[in-house]
Amino acid sequence: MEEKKKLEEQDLVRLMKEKDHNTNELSALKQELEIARKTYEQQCLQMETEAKGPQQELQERLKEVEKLLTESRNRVKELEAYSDSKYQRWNKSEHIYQIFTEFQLGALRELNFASQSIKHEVLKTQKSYSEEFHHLGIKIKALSDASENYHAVLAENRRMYNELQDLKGNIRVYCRIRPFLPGQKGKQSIIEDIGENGELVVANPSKQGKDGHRLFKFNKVYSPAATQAEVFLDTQPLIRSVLDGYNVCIFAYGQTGSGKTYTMTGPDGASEEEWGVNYRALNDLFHISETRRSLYIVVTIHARGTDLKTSASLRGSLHLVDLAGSERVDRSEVTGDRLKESQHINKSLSALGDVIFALAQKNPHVPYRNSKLTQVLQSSLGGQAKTLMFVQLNPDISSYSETTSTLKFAERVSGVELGAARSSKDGRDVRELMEQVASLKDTITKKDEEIERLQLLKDLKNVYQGVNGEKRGTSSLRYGSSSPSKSSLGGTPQRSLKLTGGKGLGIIEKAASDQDHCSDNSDKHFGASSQHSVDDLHQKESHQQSESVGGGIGQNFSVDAEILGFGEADYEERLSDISDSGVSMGTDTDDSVESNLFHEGTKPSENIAK
Ligand SMILES: Nc1ncnc2c1ncn2[C@@H]1O[C@H](COP(=O)(O)OP(=O)(O)OP(=O)(O)O)[C@@H](O)[C@H]1O
Repeated sequence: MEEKKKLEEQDLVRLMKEKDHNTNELSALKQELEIARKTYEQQCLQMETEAKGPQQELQERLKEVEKLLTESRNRVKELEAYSDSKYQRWNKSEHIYQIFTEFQLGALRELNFASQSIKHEVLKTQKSYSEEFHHLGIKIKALSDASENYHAVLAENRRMYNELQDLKGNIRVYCRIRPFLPGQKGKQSIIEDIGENGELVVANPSKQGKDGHRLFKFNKVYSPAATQAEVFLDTQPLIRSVLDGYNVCIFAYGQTGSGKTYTMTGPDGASEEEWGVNYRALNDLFHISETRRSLYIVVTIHARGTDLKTSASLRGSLHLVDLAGSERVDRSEVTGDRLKESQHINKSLSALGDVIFALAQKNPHVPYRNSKLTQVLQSSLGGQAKTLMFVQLNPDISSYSETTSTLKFAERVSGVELGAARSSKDGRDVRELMEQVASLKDTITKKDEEIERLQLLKDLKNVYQGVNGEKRGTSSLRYGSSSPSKSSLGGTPQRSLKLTGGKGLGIIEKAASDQDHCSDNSDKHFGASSQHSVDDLHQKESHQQSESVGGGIGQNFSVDAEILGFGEADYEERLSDISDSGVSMGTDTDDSVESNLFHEGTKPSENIAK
C-alpha cells in the first residue's frame, strides 16, 4: 500500500513536474505565439500599409477602365446607330437607283423609238428638200437671168443719165442757205421764197416794192432745213460718173461762215449723219464706213478702169474743193492780214470767173494759170468735165450785199455753157497709145525731176554761199518744165493708201496719178517755164486725198488716192522757200494735185487756217 502510495506520490510528483514542464512549455509556446501573433500583426500592418498604394492605383485604374468601358459602350451604340442609318440609306438609295435605272431604260427605249421615227422623218425631209432644191435651182436660174437684165437696165440708166448730163453740159449750181446759228434767234432773213425748181427770191431790206425783191434761178436751192443726206443725194450721181470716166469737180463758194466747210466736210466732230459731201463721196466710192476726220481743201480721186466687155479704158477724176470765204475787199473793216487774205481770195475767185467766161466764149486762151485754184481745177473745168458749184448763203440781213454779189456771180456761172461733158473712154488702141505716152511722160518727168533737184541744189548752194543770215527763200527757185511732182515737194509728208476691190470684179490695175489728161487746153496754156502766182488755197490746211477702189458693173476699177498734208514746220519751211520766187509750171498740169501745195508770196502769218 505504501508502496502504492509511494508510487502514486512519485507519479504525482512526476506528473507535477510534467505539469510544470508543460506549463512552462505552454507559457513558452504562448510567448512564442504572442511573438508570432505580434509579428504577424506587424506583417499584416506592414502588408496593409504596403497594399494601400496599389489598391488606390487599382481603384483608379478600375475607375478608368469602367469609364473606358462606358465610353466604348456608348461608341458601340453610336456605331450601331450610324450603321443602322447607313444601312437604311443604302436601302433607300438602292431603291431609288432601281427606280432610276428602270426609268432610264424606259427613256432609252423611247429614245430608240424616237430616233427611229426621226431617221424616218429625215429621210422623208431629205427627199422633199432635194425636190425643193431642184425647184429652187430652176427659180435661181430665172432670177439670175432677171438680174442680168436688171444690170443691163441699170447700165443703160447710167448711160442715159450721163447722156442727159452731157446734153445739159453747163456748170451745175446748187444753192444752199445755212440756218441761223444758235444764238442768232430772232434775226431777220433776206430769203423770201424758195421755189420747187431752183427759184430763189431774195429781199432787199433797203428797198420797197418791185425793186425790193430779186429772183435768181439755179439747178437746185436747198432751204436751211435741208439735211446733208438730201444734199448728197442730188450730188451722188455726179460723183458716181467718175467711175464712168468723167472728170468731176465739186466746189463750194460763198462768204466766210456761210457753210462751205459744213457742206463739203461737215461740222467739227460730225456724226455720220452730219458728214459732208467729201466723206459721203469717199464712203460711196470705197464702201468705207469710217473716214479720218481731217480738214481738206482739195480731195482728189483719180479713177482708172477697164470695161470688161469692150476693153475700153476709163479714166476719171473727182475734185472736191472747199474754197476760202469770199469776203469783199472793199468792206471798210477789212485791213491788214485780213485784207491780204481777201485779196488772195478775190484774185482766185475772179480768176475762176475769167476761166469760166473764157470757156463760155470758146476763147482759144483759157487763163487757167492765173490762179492756183484754176490750175487745180483745170482738168475739171474744161469742156470734158462736169462741174458742180455749191453756192452757200448766210441768210442774215447784215450779209445782204455779200449774199447778192455771191448770187450774181453764181447766176453768171450757172448760165455758162461748157459744152458737152465727155467720158475718157478710149478704144484698146488708143489706150495702148495713151499708155505709151504716159510712160514716155513718166520718163520725161523723171528726167525733169533730176534737173530740178540739180537746179535746187545749185540754188541752195548759192544761197548758203551768199550773205550770212539772209533769208533762205530769197533765191529764185525755178522749177523745170514738167509738172510739179512729188519729189519737188521735198520733205512733204506723203501717205499713199491703196485699196483694191471693186464691186466683186477682180483685179485692179495700178493707177498713175499723172495720167489724167483731162483738158485740151492744158497743153496750150501751160507754157514751159512760164511763171504764175498762187492764191488762196494756202488759207486752209492743205491736204489731198485719193483712195483706191470703185468700179461699176462690168468694170475693173482702180481708184488712186494720195493724202498729202503739211504740218506746221513743213508749211513754214516751204513758204519761206517759195516766197518771192517764181514757180514754173510744166505742161502736164492736168492731174497734179501736188500743185495746190505751192504757195507764193505768202508768209505763214498770213495763213488764216481754218
Ligand atoms: N446747213 C447747216 N446746218 C447747220 N449748221 C450749219 C450749216 N451750214 C453751216 N453751219 C454752221 O455755220 C458755221 C459756219 O460754217 P462753215 O465753217 O462751214 O462756213 P465756211 O463758209 O466754211 O466759212 P469759212 O469761209 O470761214 O471757212 C459753222 O458753225 C457750221 O457748223
